[in-house]
Amino acid sequence: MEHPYPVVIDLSKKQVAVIGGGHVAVRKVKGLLAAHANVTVISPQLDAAIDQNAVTWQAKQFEPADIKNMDMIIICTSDSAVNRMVVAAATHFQLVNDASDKSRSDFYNVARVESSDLLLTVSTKGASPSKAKLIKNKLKEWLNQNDWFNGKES
Ligand SMILES: C[C@@]1(CC(=O)O)C2=NC(=C\c3[nH]c(c(CCC(=O)O)c3CC(=O)O)Cc3[nH]c(c(CC(=O)O)c3CCC(=O)O)/C=C3\N/C(=C\2)[C@@H](CCC(=O)O)[C@]3(C)CC(=O)O)/[C@H]1CCC(=O)O
Ligand SMILES: NC(=O)c1ccc[n+]([C@@H]2O[C@H](COP(=O)([O-])OP(=O)(O)OC[C@H]3O[C@@H](n4cnc5c(N)ncnc54)[C@H](O)[C@@H]3O)[C@@H](O)[C@H]2O)c1
Repeated sequence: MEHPYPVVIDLSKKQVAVIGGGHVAVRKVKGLLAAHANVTVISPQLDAAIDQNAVTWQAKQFEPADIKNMDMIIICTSDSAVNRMVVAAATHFQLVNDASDKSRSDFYNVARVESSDLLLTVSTKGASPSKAKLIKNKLKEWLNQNDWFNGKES
C-alpha cells in the first residue's frame, strides 16, 4: 500500500463479516471480538478456537447476498476463487480485507501492543507481517523494561 491512511476505529456498532473459519479467521475474529464488533462468520467449517456463542456462524459456503448488510468484510477462505468472488460482490461502501491477496484489500490489519492507556500499532505497509510481529515484540520488551506498559497485550 503506497499511501496508507492510519486510523483507530470503533467497530462496536458495526457489522463485520469474516468469510472462512480456519486458522487465519481465528486470529482475525479474536481481534474483532476484543473490539466488540458484531461478527458473522460465513464458513462450512468453524475452527474450535472460535467461540460459537460470541459470533453468528452461518455454516454454509459463501454467497454474494451474505455480505449485503456488512460494513466490513474480512476474507480468509482457502479457496482463491471464492476470495475473489467476495471481493467482486462487495460495494465501494464496504471496507474489504482479503487476507490472501493484499492487492485486493482496502485496509490491512496491524500488529499491536495495548495497555489500558496506550495503543501502539505496527504496519510494514503490507510488505512483511513477520517483521511487524518482530517489531511488536521488541516494542513490548522496551515498554516493559521502561515501565511504560502495565497491562494486557492483545
Ligand atoms: C500484523 C498481523 C495482524 C493480523 O493478522 O491481525 C498481520 N499478519 C499477521 C500474522 C501472520 N501473517 C502471516 C502469517 C503466517 C506466517 C507463516 O506461518 O508462514 C502470520 C502468523 C504469524 O506470523 O504468527 C502470513 C501472511 N500475511 C499476509 C499474507 C498475504 C500477503 O502477504 O498478501 C500472508 C502469507 C499467506 C500465504 O500465502 O501463506 C498478509 C497480511 N498480514 C497482515 C497482518 C497484513 C500486513 C501487515 C503489515 O503491513 O505489516 C496483510 C497484508 C493483510 C492482513 O491480513 O490484514 C499479524 C501479526 C501477528 C502479531 O501481531 O503477532
Ligand atoms: N493475512 C494473513 O494474516 C494470512 C496469514 C496466513 C495465511 N493467509 C491466507 O489466508 C487464507 C486462509 O488460510 P487458513 O490457514 O485460515 O486456511 P484454513 O484451511 O485453515 O481455513 C480455510 C477456511 O475457509 C473455509 N472455506 C472454504 N471454502 C469456503 C467457501 N466457499 N465459503 C466460505 N468458507 C469457505 C473452510 O471451511 C475453512 O474454515 C489462505 O489463502 C492463506 O494464503 C493469510
